[in-house]
Amino acid sequence: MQNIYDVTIIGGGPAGLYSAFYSGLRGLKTKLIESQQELGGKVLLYPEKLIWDVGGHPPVLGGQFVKQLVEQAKVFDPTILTGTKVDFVERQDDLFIIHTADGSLHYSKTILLAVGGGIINPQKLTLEGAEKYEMANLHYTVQSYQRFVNKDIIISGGGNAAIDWAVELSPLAKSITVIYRKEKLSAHEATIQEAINAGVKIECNTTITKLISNADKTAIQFVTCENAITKESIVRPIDEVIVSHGYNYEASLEFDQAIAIPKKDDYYFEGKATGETAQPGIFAAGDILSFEGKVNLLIGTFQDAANAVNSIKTYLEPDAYRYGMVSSHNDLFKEKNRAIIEERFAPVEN
Ligand SMILES: Cc1cc2nc3c(=O)[nH]c(=O)nc-3n(C[C@H](O)[C@H](O)[C@H](O)COP(=O)(O)OP(=O)(O)OC[C@H]3O[C@@H](n4cnc5c(N)ncnc54)[C@H](O)[C@@H]3O)c2cc1C
Repeated sequence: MQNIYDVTIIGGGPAGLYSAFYSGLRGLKTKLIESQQELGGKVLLYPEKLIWDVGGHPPVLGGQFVKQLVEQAKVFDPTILTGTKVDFVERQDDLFIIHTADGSLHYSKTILLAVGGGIINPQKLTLEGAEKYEMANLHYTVQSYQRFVNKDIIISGGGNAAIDWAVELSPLAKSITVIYRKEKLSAHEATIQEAINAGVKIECNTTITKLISNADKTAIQFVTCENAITKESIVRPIDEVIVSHGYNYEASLEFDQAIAIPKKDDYYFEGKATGETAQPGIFAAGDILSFEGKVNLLIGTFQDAANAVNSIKTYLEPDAYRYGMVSSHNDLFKEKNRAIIEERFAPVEN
């Protein structure tokens, strides 16, 4: 007999992780499948960034936030598979069959798509030989602030991520120069002002045209930057180069012909704020779900997840209550509350 789940969540970013928690809360037999080895989705790209905009949560580092999300996702013991990419989904009567890249089949009554923008990879510098510096001082994400202390840094890029990094690193770095190929930065104006106030130098219409290595050819020592308007070329000594040119998304998940879900912008699925898509039994949450007024932020992923799981619950059990009971009277919480309270008020041994 196949092991059939009530819901299979595809994607283990914030939307998928919170969906796993919430569907446990709603008593659904849950499986989560994530293609990367690590859970956390895009937040893994900014482990040292302070996240300020999660309601009621003090500023928290991305890495710490992921740990908390994963811990919460596991509260009701869902089955979690990592390093497992979903390639294809087909429908057979009332059942979905999920094909993963390792050749396994998974069976589920419903699907919750939480695949974000797909499998995400940073857009790389196209300069010849650039890849050999990736193990040294060419970075596509900022994994550890420590590395940038007292360094001369060039950041290539003009979007929110580039300027956020400039602001975050400015108290630690010796100098930061942001170069951007267009006339005007595309980041949020308040963050640009913050960067300027912090002493970040900004040069628009400028691109990196050459990376020049140190004597033993292990790291970049100079970069050549060219201004497209003045045609001036400057060779700068640098310690670290951060490239923030956006991301490529691999939209690798496919459906059989019987499953049609309208898309927006070629990739994002059109659906409702309730998490429903045009395909009965397939729901969506987080960045992948598009509806009027949608903003792609962490807080939105949680609301989407709760809505989608509640829709799944009532899809499977039409008489079920519309939303989950989160008060401490819920039997699922009673025992866990007791354990937490006992630990908090345990007598301190001298
Ligand atoms: C640099 C940066 C900084 C940001 N800062 C903030 C901030 O300060 N505040 C804020 O609110 N938001 C911020 N965001 C946005 C926030 O990170 C996203 O809105 C959020 O991560 C979306 O979560 P998600 O779960 O929908 O998608 P994702 O985080 O993209 O997760 C999707 C997951 O699905 C997996 N997946 C995709 N396809 C498959 C497949 N076929 N099979 C199995 N798994 C698959 C992916 O590997 C990924 O782990 C930032 C984003 C970036 C890039």
